[in-house]
Amino acid sequence: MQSQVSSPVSSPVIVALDYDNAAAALAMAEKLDPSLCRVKVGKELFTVAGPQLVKELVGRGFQLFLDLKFHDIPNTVASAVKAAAELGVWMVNVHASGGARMMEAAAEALLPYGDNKPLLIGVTVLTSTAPEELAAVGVTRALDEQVLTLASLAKDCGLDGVVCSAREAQALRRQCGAEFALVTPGIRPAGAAADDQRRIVTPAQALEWGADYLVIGRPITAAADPMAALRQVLAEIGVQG
Ligand SMILES: O=C(O)c1cc(=O)[nH]c(=O)n1[C@@H]1O[C@H](COP(=O)(O)O)[C@@H](O)[C@H]1O
Repeated sequence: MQSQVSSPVSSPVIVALDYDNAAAALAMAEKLDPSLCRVKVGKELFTVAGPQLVKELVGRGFQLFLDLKFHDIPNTVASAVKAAAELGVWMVNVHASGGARMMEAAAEALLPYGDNKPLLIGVTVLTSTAPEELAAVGVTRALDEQVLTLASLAKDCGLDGVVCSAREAQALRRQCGAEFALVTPGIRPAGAAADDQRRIVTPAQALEWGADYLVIGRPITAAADPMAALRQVLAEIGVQG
C-alpha cells in the first residue's frame, strides 16, 4: 500500500477536485492546507489523470476520498475497493443500491488492511436527485425512506457510513447511531448557486443536523478566490483557517 504521511485534519471539509486535468487539480491542491481540508478525486479527474495523480496527492499529505461510486457485481467491486486501498486512499465509496452481497464483498475485501483500511461509504440517493425523479427509475417509496433503507442496508453490510444530503442527516443519525459516518455533498453557503444540486444545505446547518463531512466543490473551486471561499466556509463553521 502507498505510504501515507497525512496530518491530522481539523476540519470536516472535503474539497471536490472536479477538474479535467491533473495540472489544474495539483494547482488547487498546492493552495490547500492538508491539515485544514481533505480532497476528493471523482470520476472526471480519475478518468483523465488516474492512479498516478491519486498517489501524488496522497504523497503530499492529503487524506483523499476516491469517489468512483462503484456499482458492479460483487467480485468486481471487491477488487476495485482493494485497488483503492492499495493507493492509500482515506475513503472510497460504492452505490448502496448495488445491494447486500456487493457491499459485503467490498467490506470483506478491506478487512486485511486493518486499521489502515479506507473508510467504506455507501451512496444512498444522490443529492442531485429530486423526489419526483425517483419513481421514473422504479423507486416508489418516498425519497427519505429510500435513503434510510439504503443506509440501514449499508450499515448491516459492515460499511462505515453513507453519502447523503444533510437534509437526511438527523433521521440517519437517529437510525444509524453516532459512529456511522455521514458524508454530505450538496453543500451551498447562503446565496451560492445551487448548480445541478437539488437537496442543498448550508455548511453550518449540515453540521448542526449531524453531518460529519462536508463535500464542497464549485462554491470553492469555481470562486474567483478559492482560498477566500474555503476560509469563509471554515469561519462559518468555527474552524480556525
Ligand atoms: O459521492 C459524492 O461525492 C457525491 C454524491 C452525491 O450524492 N452528490 C454529489 O454532489 N457528490 C459529489 O460531490 C461533489 C459536489 O460538488 P459541487 O456540487 O460542485 O459542490 C461532486 O464531486 C459530486 O460528484
